[in-house]
Amino acid sequence: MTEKILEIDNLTVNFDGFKALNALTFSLDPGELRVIIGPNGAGKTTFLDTITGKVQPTEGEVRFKGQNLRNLNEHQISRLGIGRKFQTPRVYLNLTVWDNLDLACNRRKGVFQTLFGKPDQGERLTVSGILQTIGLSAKANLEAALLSHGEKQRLEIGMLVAQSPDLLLVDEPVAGLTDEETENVGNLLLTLAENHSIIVIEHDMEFVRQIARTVSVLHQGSLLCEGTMDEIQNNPRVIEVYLGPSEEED
Ligand SMILES: Nc1ncnc2c1ncn2[C@@H]1O[C@H](COP(=O)(O)OP(=O)(O)OP(=O)(O)O)[C@@H](O)[C@H]1O
Repeated sequence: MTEKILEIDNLTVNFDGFKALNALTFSLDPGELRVIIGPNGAGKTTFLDTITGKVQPTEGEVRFKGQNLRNLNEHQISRLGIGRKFQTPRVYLNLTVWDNLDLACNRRKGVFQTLFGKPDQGERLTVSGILQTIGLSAKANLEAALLSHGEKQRLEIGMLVAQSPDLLLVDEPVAGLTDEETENVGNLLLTLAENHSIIVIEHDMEFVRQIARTVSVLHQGSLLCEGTMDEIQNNPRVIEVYLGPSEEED
């Protein structure tokens, strides 16, 4: 039996009497790409916040590679190998694409050394490799401020990958993107899924269809069901709580 990379048991988060997560159970295999959907307020962001240590569970536990994350802070959890991409890109706008990635590759080196120090061959290869993966090699020397929104999203995903996490948590990566940019980000996530475990939260159902193998549906802080996109879309409970009642055709 494969050891799960992430195991969540009976997770409850209580905000002043309101259960944002309610006895949630969830697990992820190493190398799996999982998409989580659910209506507004279902608890998706709180779910990620609990994994990264931003929110402490009221009950239950989160285990990453077998280790219980209770009482670890965000920094300690990130160092264990969990990286998070927030909805809005958080890149350094005044730095070039290359320097953003270089900085991410060398977090401990500091900004001054990254910008003015001499990069060694190994670092160059890493940055070049990531540039290629995220499709921004031609824009390496451009200031990040000049990138499109979709390119900034890809750059930030690259910056996350530069820190070599085992598990990537990606929150609504295609909100506000054009169709073409959405497809680019989808292809990037599929490429990264070849050697990372990834959880993506997303509302855009076309995008979910593009990337999803298994989809988990959250509702009122609990797991409503899991399955392929087709199974989810035909599940009467999902239709009722999330997709809305289907219109009868004549
Ligand atoms: N710090 C907090 N204090 C009180 N209630 C909170 C807090 N954070 C979230 N909530 C509530 O918990 C519920 C779940 O919120 P959460 O943001 O996790 O949902 P979501 O599924 O990510 O929603 P959306 O799709 O709208 O982003 C919501 O009703 C929200 O108002």
